[in-house]
Formats: sequence, structure tokens, C-alpha cells
Amino acid sequence: MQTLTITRPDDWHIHLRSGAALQHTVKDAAKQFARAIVMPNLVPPVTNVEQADEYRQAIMRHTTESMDFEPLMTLYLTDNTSPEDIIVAVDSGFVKACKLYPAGATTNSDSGLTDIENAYPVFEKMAELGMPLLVHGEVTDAEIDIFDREKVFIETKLAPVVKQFPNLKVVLEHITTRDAVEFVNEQGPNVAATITAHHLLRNRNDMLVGGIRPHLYCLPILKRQEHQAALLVAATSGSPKFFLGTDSAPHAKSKKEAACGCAGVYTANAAIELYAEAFEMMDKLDRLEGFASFHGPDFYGLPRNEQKITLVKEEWQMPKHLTLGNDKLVPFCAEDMIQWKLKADQ
Ligand SMILES: NC(=O)N[C@@H](CC(=O)O)C(=O)O
Ligand SMILES: [Zn+2]
Ligand SMILES: [Zn+2]
Repeated sequence: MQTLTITRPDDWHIHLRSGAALQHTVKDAAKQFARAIVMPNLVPPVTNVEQADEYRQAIMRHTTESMDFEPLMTLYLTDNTSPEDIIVAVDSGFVKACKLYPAGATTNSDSGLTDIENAYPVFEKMAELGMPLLVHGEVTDAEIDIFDREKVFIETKLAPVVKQFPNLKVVLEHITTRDAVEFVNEQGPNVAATITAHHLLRNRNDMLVGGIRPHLYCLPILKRQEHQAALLVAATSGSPKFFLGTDSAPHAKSKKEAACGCAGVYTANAAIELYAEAFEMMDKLDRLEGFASFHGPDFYGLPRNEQKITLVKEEWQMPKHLTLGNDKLVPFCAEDMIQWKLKADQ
């Protein structure tokens, strides 16, 4: 039987949510990942260290020692975040990054930055203290087409930040375009990107041809096939600039299958298996470990994990539904056959 053993991976972008959802999301993530960068877009958002500490403790209540899972916390930048807040965050030891949402860009981003320049004094402090900036890279201008919002953000918002703060570590999160790949490749080692499994495995035709599939709707939205191809090349290139970030973002089935459905795809229950499928498709399974387990900690300046996980080439069927608190949750690839399986009892 074909097996693949790699260093235990980390997820550098996940939404664990809060309350009853945590009993499912934490277990799913911890099954495979040793650490996860936890997104702060709760309602209300996690904007200071006290809130991050409370959230961290809520997550930890759903872990056991044998799970050996560490949530890495983030702060949500608002127009009111100050450079002093960054000093306190760095001192906390458990806040590992700050997250920039342009106001209105995505789920729960209403308190995001109304103008990126408002945060320049904060970026300066982050650069000085080595705190990474994580970016949801889409403009929100009504006149910009939704399929162009990442590209326009890079040109008009991100490029000036990177130029002004060459020492700032920046992660362009969940990239979806060839333009993003090229931009990241052109920058120095302080600029990196995360790539989701769903953007590697699907494109906008999968979402829209033959009927609209709400469970593939996420932000940034799936793009055309040529962009998917560029992401596959980047992820499997071996470049340390690209690493694993699932952007697993659960929404109840009823909130997705609705006249105005929420954005977000749930992959955490089988993320590493899904990435393995993408890497196998490119005949680059040997590059999975770098992408999933090395490039992220190296960029963040954290130690690589020591434990291992094993994947087995064994077909299984993705469930039709999972549970999210009192609701149903439809996972990515629901009812599809998956080719790789994480071996239990590692
Ligand atoms: N990716 C998504 O489509 N949704 C995320 C927010 C985000 O990461 O932009 C969510 O929180 O639901
Ligand atoms: Zn986002
Ligand atoms: Zn996200």
C-alpha cells in the first residue's frame, strides 16, 4: 500500500469560530495540524490581547493533551488599533500576527480598515517588532468587478505598503490569481502567501456550470482555470514563499443554501488529504512536506514540528454532512471519493 509520511503540518489560516462550533472545528484541525493561525473575525472581532486570550482559552477547553494542538492567535486591525496595541500583542507571546480586512471585503469584516493608510503607524511598529501582517487582499469599491478585486488590491493597496515597509513581514492570504503568484514571486523574502486546498482543486466553472454550487462560494471567489493552474504551479514549486493555509470557514448549511448565501468553504476535516490530491495531480507529492510543514514556520520564525503524520493511499467517501453546533455543515467535496486518508493513531 502506498503511504506518505511527512512532518506534522500546520494551518496558517483557519476560522475556528466560537461557541458550539468549537467542539467540531478544533477537533478537525487538531487531527492533522500541530498549530493553526486562528482568524479573529468573530462577532465582535478579536481586536485586543484580552479578547485574544479569552478566545485562546475557549479553544483550549476543546483540546486534550493527546491532541497536542496550539492555537496561534491574531488581532483584527481596525481604524483604532494603535502602535501600543502591537507592543502589548508581541509581549503576550501568544499573538503571532495581525490581520487586515478591508472594511466590507468578506465575512464579518465590517470593523475592518476603511483606509489602509490609517494603519501605516501600526505597520511601522509591526515591522520594527517582527509581527507579521496577514492580508485579505481584495478591494471593496463597488465599481471593481468581483473577479478583479484581488488584482486591483495588489496594484493599488499592497504594492505601496510593501514598498514603504520593506522590513514588514506580509502574508497575502488565500491567493487566487496568477497576478498574486507573480507579485509574491517578485518581492523579497518578507512577502509570502497562503494557498487553500479548494483554490488548488476547483475553478469558477466548477462553481457555476450546470447549476450554482453554493458550497464552493468563498472569498476571494474562485477564478478561471488558468489562475488555478498558476496556483498549482506555485504551491508545488518548492518556493518557501508559498505555504498551507486552508481558510477553512464553516457556515451552517442553511446559511449557504440561501437566497443570499455566506462565503466560506469547510475543508478542515480532511485538509491534508485534499492538499495531497492536488500535489499528486501535479506529480509533486515530494513537495507536500515543504509546503505543509516547513515554509510556514520558517517564515514566521517558529520551530518546525517534530512529530510525523502518515497518509495512506486508500479511497474513502467524504460525508454528505458534518455537524456544526446545532446545525448541519456541508464539507468541501461532500459525497466525493477522496484518494488519500490520514492514518489514525499516529
Ligand atoms: N473565505 C471566506 O469566504 N470566508 C471567511 C472570511 C475570509 O477568509 O475572507 C469566513 O470567515 O467565512
Ligand atoms: Zn479572507
Ligand atoms: Zn479566511
